[in-house]
Amino acid sequence: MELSLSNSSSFRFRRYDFVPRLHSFSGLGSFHTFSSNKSISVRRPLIWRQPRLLRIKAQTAIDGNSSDDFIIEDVPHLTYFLPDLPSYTNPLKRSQAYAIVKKTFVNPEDMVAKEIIVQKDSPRGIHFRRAGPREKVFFTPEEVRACIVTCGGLCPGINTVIREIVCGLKNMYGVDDVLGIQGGYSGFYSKNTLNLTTKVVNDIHKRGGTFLQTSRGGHDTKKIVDNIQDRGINQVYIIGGDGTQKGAAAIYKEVEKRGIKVAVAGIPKTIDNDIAVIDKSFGFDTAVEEAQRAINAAHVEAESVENGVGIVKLMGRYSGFIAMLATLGNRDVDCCLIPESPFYLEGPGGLYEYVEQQLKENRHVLIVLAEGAGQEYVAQSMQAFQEKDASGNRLLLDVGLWLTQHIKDHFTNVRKMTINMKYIDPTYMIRAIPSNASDNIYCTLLAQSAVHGAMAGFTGFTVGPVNSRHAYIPINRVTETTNTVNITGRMWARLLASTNQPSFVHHCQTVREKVDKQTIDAINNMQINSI
Ligand SMILES: Nc1ncnc2c1ncn2[C@@H]1O[C@H](COP(=O)(O)OP(=O)(O)O)[C@@H](O)[C@H]1O
Ligand SMILES: O=P(O)(O)OC[C@H]1O[C@](O)(COP(=O)(O)O)[C@@H](O)[C@@H]1O
Ligand SMILES: [Mg+2]
Repeated sequence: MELSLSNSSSFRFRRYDFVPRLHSFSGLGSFHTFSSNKSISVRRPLIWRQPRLLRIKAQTAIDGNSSDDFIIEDVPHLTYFLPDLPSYTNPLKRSQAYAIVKKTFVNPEDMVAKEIIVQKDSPRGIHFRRAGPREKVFFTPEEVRACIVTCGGLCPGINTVIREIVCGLKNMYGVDDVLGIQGGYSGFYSKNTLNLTTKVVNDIHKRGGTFLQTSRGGHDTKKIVDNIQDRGINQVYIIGGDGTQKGAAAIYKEVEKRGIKVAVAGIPKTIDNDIAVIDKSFGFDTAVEEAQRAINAAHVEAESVENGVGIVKLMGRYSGFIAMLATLGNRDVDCCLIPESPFYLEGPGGLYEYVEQQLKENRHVLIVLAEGAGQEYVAQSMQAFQEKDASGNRLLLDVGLWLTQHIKDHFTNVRKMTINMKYIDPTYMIRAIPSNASDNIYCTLLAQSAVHGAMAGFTGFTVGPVNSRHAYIPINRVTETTNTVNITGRMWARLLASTNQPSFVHHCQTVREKVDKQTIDAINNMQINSI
């Protein structure tokens, strides 16, 4: 195999020891693999941190195709700024658990493709480094002093991740020294740490919430990294959502600037499922399942009375995934409202008309809405939407109460109908439960992948499944956009087809234009770009 390597940046170049294989289709349905005698140029980008792109362009002439693109969005490694770090044989080689495993270590060539739906002539596209144990590690068990911190809102499964990091470090790598940072980022400098042993964390996965406590706000990068240094911590496991991962990226940058041997690993946590790139966040399935209880209760209440209107408000600031999937997983919901899909109340094709029609046909109606839906209307009527939480997240107004009131007013005063309103907000009841079995498995994989990555010397990474395979993803990659429901995609169409609700598409633009321009501008300024 011939590799011609060229370094286009002034950074120290670290040659990768993987050899990309070139694939090509030829003829009808036949598939060939090429792995030799192609000239491949590897170029280091000028700024490799944001995110670091290692582009491998394979010049080849296969069946008339002159070139092919294989892009790796790679994660940093401690040796980029500490080139003389010694490496050691991975202790998993002697592990009982892996004794009869044929391939204990991930092949360094293994990459996870970002897109799996491709066409014959598509470029090979973006890839991430596959997660898992490596042949060489850059820490001895005795030298590791790890810490774990949890930040942001709750989500089922946080305790399982904490437990499995502690058990993974101990049982796979013989690491004894793990500290729990209490109360989120500020806990680095405002609270005492906990010693986390396998015994201490043994039962915590059975409880909801976070054993370490959490908080919003209080991120002070310099103080946090000072504290990491003072305590002699060299592996930092950070569990949290988009805000937390931004904080983790800042910590990694500071660590790199100081040139200290600290592996920074992010584990994405978000009940809203709004983190980009990864397939799904942990606790999400548990949340969708638990939401069924609230939806079923609202349905029972609504169908047990004359003209019953059941409304259930679920989580989802900017992303309506829980509402969408909880609706799809339940056949009683008549209408689902999410932040990504604007709706309107009055006139033909509006929500009032649909509710009336359902009441006439079925004598009850059931609506599920995400907390971020219709915020522009609520803000307009309540005039108080600029409030933020300690992390800078906009505090949402209660769209559930707003909708309840408007539907009541409309039917009582305008339509002169008596309706029976049943409103349920199960938010904190859903967030606070322990994770179900499948989320526990997912949390275990995440934790173990994070441990393998840190031990192998990777840093500044977030771990997560991409097309069902766990990968190491540059932290910036998961914070630059937010995962939102694609309302022009087929999943949302499936929901519309399932509930048969109005799509609100035609009129919403006109109605939106009527809403105070200032209000819209302010909201748009705060809204995150949808991918
Ligand atoms: N841009 C940022 N840079 C550094 N830290 C941040 C940033 N955004 C949020 N954080 C910190 O991350 C933590 C959690 O953020 P928050 O938005 O509350 O929850 P989540 O991580 O679940 O989105 C908070 O301590 C907050 O100070
Ligand atoms: O009341 P809190 O604890 O601030 O949390 C409310 C928010 O937390 C969430 O459940 C999760 O948000 P994060 O991912 O930012 O933690 C949102 O759905 C909700 O808006
Ligand atoms: Mg968040």
